[in-house]
Amino acid sequence: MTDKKKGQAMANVSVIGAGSWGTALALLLCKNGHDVTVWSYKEEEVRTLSEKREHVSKLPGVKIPNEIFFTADLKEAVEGKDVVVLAVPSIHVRNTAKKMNAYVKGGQILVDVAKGIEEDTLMTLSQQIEEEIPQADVAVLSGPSHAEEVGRGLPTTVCIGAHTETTAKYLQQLFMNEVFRVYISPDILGIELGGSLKNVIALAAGVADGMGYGDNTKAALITRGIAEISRLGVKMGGAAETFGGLAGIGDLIVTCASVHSRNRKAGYLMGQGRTMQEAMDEVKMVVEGVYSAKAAAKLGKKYQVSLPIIEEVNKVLFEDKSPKEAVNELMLRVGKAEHMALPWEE
Ligand SMILES: NC(=O)c1ccc[n+]([C@@H]2O[C@H](COP(=O)([O-])OP(=O)(O)OC[C@H]3O[C@@H](n4cnc5c(N)ncnc54)[C@H](O)[C@@H]3O)[C@@H](O)[C@H]2O)c1
Ligand SMILES: O=P(O)(O)OC[C@H](O)CO
Repeated sequence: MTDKKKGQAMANVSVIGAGSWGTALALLLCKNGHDVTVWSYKEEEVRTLSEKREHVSKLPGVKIPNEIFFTADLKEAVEGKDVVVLAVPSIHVRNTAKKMNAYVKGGQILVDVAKGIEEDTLMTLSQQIEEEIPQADVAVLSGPSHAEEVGRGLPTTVCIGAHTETTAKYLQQLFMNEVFRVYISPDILGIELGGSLKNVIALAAGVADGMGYGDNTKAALITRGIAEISRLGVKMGGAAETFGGLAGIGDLIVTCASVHSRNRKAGYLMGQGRTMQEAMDEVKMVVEGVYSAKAAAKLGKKYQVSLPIIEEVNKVLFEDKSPKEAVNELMLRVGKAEHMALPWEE
């Protein structure tokens, strides 16, 4: 922390990853008066962003202020920063963290904003970062927040999870402003599970849209989707309240409904007949649900939790099952009670 402006603590912050989310958060942090560096693994991305001062393909029309500094040097981006935000796609988080380790001092705050679960280990992203950089103080930021809207300064709310209240409150004031409201929570695991699992359900919502199904279908997928996410999340140790909050139902709603959602769009294209690979190529940005789907199904088996929508998404993605057949399968399962805990009054 170096200076004070409008009563807010100023910080040296880096964002690791120059995709749409990393760029939108860099803009937000710069607007809050912080000193912001953005790292990309690609020299070419650094050069283009530094010169054009606009992310033409991902956040068109949003000007990047000259104060934001771009670099491909990880040491320069990490060493001595008050806070480092990790915004690379989930499959690159472990490797990027491994490379960062040498430059992270004990207690340095790292905030993961990516959403995913590692397929082989079934670890969340903060767990992977903690394994690679045990000396760091790792937090997470998640919730209904599309980069396209945050980049334009549209009102948005998110939740930050941290190990201590001190870190949570510090990060809350770092990110928060009049269009970006931040809630805090100790439930890091619940926040990460909500953020990762909703992407798998959003693929199903997109498929339904692509097949021409209606609002009833969407509402069913959102409602039964959060039932699956909460059942698994609570069994794994997440708090039920988290799944009813911004990082749970909030993020599920926006991802299933928004025109900006990469997961919904990929699902839509599959519902229109494209293969998974064709859909991912057409979206051009990371479709995290595809990477988390197998892990989600494996977690269901490990924790003996029934996840029918997630299982059908896996069959459509990886076993060539037709979306129509998957919907039939879901609709024609044996009839069930909605609340298993409620007894009948005979
Ligand atoms: N875009 C959003 O609205 C949004 C919002 C919330 C969370 N997220 C999450 O943030 C993460 C990033 O999403 P995004 O939309 O910015 O993705 P994106 O596809 O826009 O970003 C890709 C960026 O990641 C970096 N990258 C690519 N390959 C890499 C590698 N091998 N090593 C290191 N860095 C590499 C590059 O800077 C690239 O520009 C995802 O987990 C996503 O779920 C995205
Ligand atoms: O565009 P999506 O589907 O990757 O979703 C982005 C964010 O997770 C929305 O909060």
